[in-house]
Amino acid sequence: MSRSCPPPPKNWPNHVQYLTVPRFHTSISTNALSFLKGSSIDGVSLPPAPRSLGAIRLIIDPSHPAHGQRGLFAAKKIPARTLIIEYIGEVHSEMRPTSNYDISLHRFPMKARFVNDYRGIQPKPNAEFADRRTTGGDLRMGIWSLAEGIRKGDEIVVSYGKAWWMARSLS
Ligand SMILES: C[S@@+](CC[C@H](N)C(=O)[O-])C[C@H]1O[C@@H](n2cnc3c(N)ncnc32)[C@H](O)[C@@H]1O
Repeated sequence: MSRSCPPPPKNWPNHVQYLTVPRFHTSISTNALSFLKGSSIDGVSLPPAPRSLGAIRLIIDPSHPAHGQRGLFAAKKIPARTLIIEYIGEVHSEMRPTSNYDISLHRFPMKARFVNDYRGIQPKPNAEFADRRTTGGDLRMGIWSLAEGIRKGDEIVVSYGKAWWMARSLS
């Protein structure tokens, strides 16, 4: 039986491949792969992220610092400490210093690709990156709401961290 891949969400850019499960690059060692993939015994019973909480929007407000790009917005009220979306992409362990989309998964350098940093947009972040093991045991990065939850229509913003911005201002 073949499982069909769901279509990309609205406003997904044509030039970016849409993945629903991580892809593992050849730079990942066998040890790292077995740690990342785990086993069903390691799994915790967390539900998968629903596709409906975040909506990708083109940012048309000229005063927004990421004007002309995309952002992720709350499609409905998001309760506190809720998994909003999984950061799915290519997991790799070689350096990719020019990528603006890499995050570190348990120190294995390695998407919710459209989540902007809060600076210049909101006074503080309303979401954060955090990893968890799925029921199948795989280690996955996700974006979770913080303690105050997120109102419908608000942009979902995290902190990339000072080091992320410093690295870019120096380059
Ligand atoms: C992970 S992407 C976020 C999604 C991006 N807006 C897009 O449409 O692909 C990171 C890039 O978004 C932009 N960005 C995110 N937060 C920003 C902010 N607070 N101020 C200015 N640009 C921001 C920067 O261009 C950064 O390199």
